[in-house]
This record gives sequence, structure tokens and C-alpha cells, in this order.
Amino acid sequence: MKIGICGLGTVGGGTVNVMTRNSAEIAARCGRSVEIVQVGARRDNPDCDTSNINVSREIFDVANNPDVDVLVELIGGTTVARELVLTAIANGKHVVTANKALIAEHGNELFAAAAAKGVTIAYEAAVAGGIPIIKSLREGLAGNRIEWLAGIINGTGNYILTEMREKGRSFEEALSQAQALGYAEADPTFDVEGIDAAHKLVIMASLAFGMPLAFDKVFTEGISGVAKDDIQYADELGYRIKHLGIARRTGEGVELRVHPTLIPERRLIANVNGVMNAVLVNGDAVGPTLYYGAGAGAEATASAVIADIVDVARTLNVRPDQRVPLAGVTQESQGDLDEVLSMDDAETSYYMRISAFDKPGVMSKVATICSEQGISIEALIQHEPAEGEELVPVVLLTSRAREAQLQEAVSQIEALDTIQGPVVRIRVEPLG
Ligand SMILES: NC(=O)C1=CN([C@@H]2O[C@H](COP(=O)(O)OP(=O)(O)OC[C@H]3O[C@@H](n4cnc5c(N)ncnc54)[C@H](O)[C@@H]3O)[C@@H](O)[C@H]2O)C=CC1
Ligand SMILES: N[C@@H](CC=O)C(=O)O
Ligand code: NA
Repeated sequence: MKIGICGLGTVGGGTVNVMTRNSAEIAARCGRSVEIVQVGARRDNPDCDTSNINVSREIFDVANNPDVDVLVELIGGTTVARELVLTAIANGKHVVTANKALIAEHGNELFAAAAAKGVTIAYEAAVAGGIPIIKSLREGLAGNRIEWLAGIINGTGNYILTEMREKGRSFEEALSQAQALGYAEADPTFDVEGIDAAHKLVIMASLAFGMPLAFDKVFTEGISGVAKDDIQYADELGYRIKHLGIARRTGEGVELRVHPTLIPERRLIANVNGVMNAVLVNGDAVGPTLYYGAGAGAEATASAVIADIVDVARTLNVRPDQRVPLAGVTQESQGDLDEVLSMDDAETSYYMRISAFDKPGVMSKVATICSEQGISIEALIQHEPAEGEELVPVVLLTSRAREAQLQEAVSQIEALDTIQGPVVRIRVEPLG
């Protein structure tokens, strides 16, 4: 089987290196030889030896090369990448990609094009890097009705939160380090503002719930507003702050949300640190299952890219309509997009940090506002004000309620004249 790789950056370089190093194992697993016949790259990668490979500076040469059976798209972005993948499909090539933005935003179109042409698009590396989560959702858990899943699905974000908590590093310092390690997206706002996690969440939700990809329906909040103080208060309350993607089926529809979340520290997923990712999936038959591993990095991601190449090799002689469906269920069985709920209808609880003037009666007003919204206060921290300080931080955890009620309570608290500035609020999930 002949492979053409487009993009020779972090993941492209890692893929060439691992394929070269493990060529004997890969061939044995495929039952045929697998050879990289062309690489399309604007520039060489000093970490990767391509002296024995035909390298073109024009990636469309690869998509139009009649010798290439499988095009591996590792350039990133959604414009050129979409065109490249559509060209490869039109030329009858199978596609392997690590590009979650491409699948989340154009997957419905690309899957239809691939199905019409009888080729495969494989995208294991697109979610949670090296963790075989696509395969687990689509194949390993195929006997279950999946009720919910929640994951730390951005390595850069988890690395930043971990460095802030464990080493007291600043947000900016930790982000620069994640970029130097090759974890971050070309535009790191995708990582820190939750866009990358939203891309990955819709891919998982589509597989788990048999629905079309609905990227524009995800509620997305990043980690750029998480302060060191909140990480410390969360610790004091027995929680860790993680950036989670959550997809949950409720009686009314599907919640799709990405936001910083307090998780009880006793949960395994609360202890997933650094660039590691983890996805917790709850199936009706199997119960909770947890998948853990490196969410980013050259070789960890290459591991997933190559697993897809092996999968394609194993199905080359299988009739297209007999292969594993690209979206988890057959196209005609996909549900409706209207099922995605508005964030107002999501059920969660809040961590709130309030800057209150050190005067009597403040807490009773906050408690009254909460109780009028049907929310109770489950835990509270109030330290002595610092010397000469008029303001005192008050931290509380609420009971579960609809997002709309929690937001209403926050607005009323912010309107009190005994409170200063906005209320810091982070959602809390028990995950069990
Ligand atoms: N870095 C990571 O740990 C992970 C990355 N991914 C995804 O893998 C893909 C690649 O990411 P990285 O390797 O990190 O990016 P990168 O920026 O290191 O590499 C991309 C390479 O593609 C080249 N390229 C882009 N457009 C091109 C064009 N039109 N013609 C020729 N070359 C072009 C760039 O010059 C660069 O060398 C992205 O979709 C990313 O989201 C997925 C999982 C993990
Ligand atoms: N930038 C992404 C790369 C992997 O998908 C991340 O940090 O998780
Ligand atoms: Na994966």
C-alpha cells in the first residue's frame, strides 16, 4: 500500500519517523508492505530524514499522484485541507487525517463525498491524540447506549492548568512552554479558548449518539479566565479544575459543552495532568470506562495516524458498504441536529468567588438570592480579610440547577452594592 503524506511539521515528522522505525511490525499487521512514496511539504523538518522519499513542495502533487493509495493530511486548517481531501477523494484515495477542525466543521460533507466514492476517511488522531478513543466509541462500545462522556481533550490546556497548579507558573509562561513542546495549535487561541476541545467534543458526540457533526451548537468557554486563586480555592474544597468537554443525553436532548470544571479530587480524571488526556464514557451496559494517554505530541499522535493507516490496509479488499461506518452509524440512521439543547437548559452546579465588602448581612443576601432561584449553598469558604483590605473573597459551591437559574442568581448577586466586580463562576461536575 502506497502512502502520501502532506505536512511535515510536528505530526507529519513523527509519522514518518515512527513508520520508518516500526516498518516491520506495521507490515506484519497489515499483511502487506506499506511504503511512503511521497511527502508534500513546504519545508524540510530537521527532526525527520526524508532523503529516501520523493518530496514535493506542492501538496496537491500528492493528491494527484496516481501511485498514492492513501493520502495522510497533516497540514491543519480547514480551507486548503478541505480542498486537498476532496481532491484526494475525487481521485479515489483513502484519507487519514489528524485534523479535528476539518472533521468537526466539514466532516458531514467529506463523509458524504467519501461514501459516494467508496473510500474511507480515518481520523483517530483528531481526538485525544494517541488515545484510541474513536475506535473505542465506534467499535469497542458498539453494544451500548452511551449516556454521557466527559473528557480532558486538549493537551495544551491541561498542561497549562497543571503547571499553574503544581509549579505556580503564570498562564503565559506555561503556554509558551506547551508551544515549544509542539502541543499547541498553530493559533493557540484554539487551545486556550476551547475551540479545539469543541472540535473534538462534536466528533465524539457524533460517534456516541449517532448524530451529525454539530460544531456550531457547542457551548464553549476557555481557560484564559482561570486564576491561580481559583485553583487554590478548588483545592481547599477538595476539587481540581480541569477543562472538560461534556456530551450528555438528557430526557430532552443532548448537552454539548466545553468549559473549565471543578471535579472532585477523588475521581481518576481529576488527577490527569500535563499533556495527558482522558475521556470518561458511560455506557448503559458497561458503565463508566476511562481512556487515558498522551493527547498531543509528535509520536503519540503518529501512533494514532499509523493505526488508521493499518486499519485502511486491513479493509482494502472489503466492499465499501461493509466497512466500519465513518460516523459510527450508517448515514441513514443519523439523528437530528435539533436535539442539541441550549446551554440555558444544561444542569450543573457552580463554584462562585465573590469579592464582598466586609460588612454584616452580605452572606444572607447571597443565600436569599440563591434560594429564590431554587439553589442551595453546599459549601462555603470565607477567610479573614487581609490587613487593611475592605474586600473579602467569599467562595461557595451551589447545588445543581438549570444554567439559566444559576446565571440569574449570579446577575442578582453582581447587582448587590455590597459586592464588587463580576462574580467568578466555574461549573462543577460530580462525574459519578
Ligand atoms: N501537534 C499535535 O500534538 C497534534 C496535532 N494534531 C493536528 O495535526 C495537524 C498538524 O499539526 P502539527 O503537526 O502540530 O502542525 P505543524 O504546524 O507542526 O505542521 C503542519 C505542517 O504543514 C505545513 N503546511 C501547511 N499548509 C501547507 C501547504 N499549503 N502546503 C505545504 N505544506 C503546508 C506547514 O508548513 C507545517 O510544516 C493539525 O490538524 C493539528 O490540529 C492532532 C493531534 C495532535
Ligand atoms: N493542540 C492540541 C493538539 C492535539 O490535538 C492539544 O493541545 O490537545
Ligand atoms: Na485518538
